[in-house]
Amino acid sequence: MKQGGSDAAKRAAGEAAAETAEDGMVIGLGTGSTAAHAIRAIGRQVDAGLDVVGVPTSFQSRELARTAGIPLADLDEVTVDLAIDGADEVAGGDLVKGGGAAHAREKIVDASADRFLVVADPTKMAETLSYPVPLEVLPAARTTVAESVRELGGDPDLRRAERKDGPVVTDNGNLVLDCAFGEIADPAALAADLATLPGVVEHGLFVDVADAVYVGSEDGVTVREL
Ligand SMILES: O=C(CO)[C@H](O)[C@H](O)COP(=O)(O)O
Repeated sequence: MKQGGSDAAKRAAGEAAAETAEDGMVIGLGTGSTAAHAIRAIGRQVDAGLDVVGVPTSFQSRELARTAGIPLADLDEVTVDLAIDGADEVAGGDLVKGGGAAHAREKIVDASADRFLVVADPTKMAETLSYPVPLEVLPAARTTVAESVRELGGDPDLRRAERKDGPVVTDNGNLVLDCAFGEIADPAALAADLATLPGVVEHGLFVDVADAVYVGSEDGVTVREL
């Protein structure tokens, strides 16, 4: 995983994106260490009187948002004005997400938002996507999907849990195959192929979904509008 970015860089990106929150907004709350900085910053703004509702993208972001004091809603109750979420790799307007195995819910929330801000540190930025693409798969489809991924030229690897024997199980009760494809010359074409595989709940390619990328560093934040 590309987790080499400094916490200061992640914080700078997350906090700058959080500053775009406005009264009355419904805000999609991403998953991961960079999005967590945005959630904490929004929590501080809520403490100071900001009137927003958050839509979490994972168990983890729900817990953090609760602790931060952000009022919450489910996606089926609201429409999202602004989403702030991290990424494992960013190339142009395309992303690989799912390092936290939350990409299925993240994609629903991020894609539905009027404005989706990606928050990242410089280690996430690339010319061409090459980060292994996570596929959330129904447990019964693990082998058939892995076979299809090999036919597409990928190398699937069942994600294992670090502090438990056995695989990672997503918030939706599914498994994750991390699929290395080398350099992804045409993310839209690969995304279309992966979306057709029976048993794939969601893949981690986010093609042309983001509206801006906030890249933090120790010296500040660069905002790239897409
Ligand atoms: O997609 C994600 C979770 O599913 C995360 O946003 C992604 O893994 C980046 O995480 P971090 O900000 O901790 O580097």
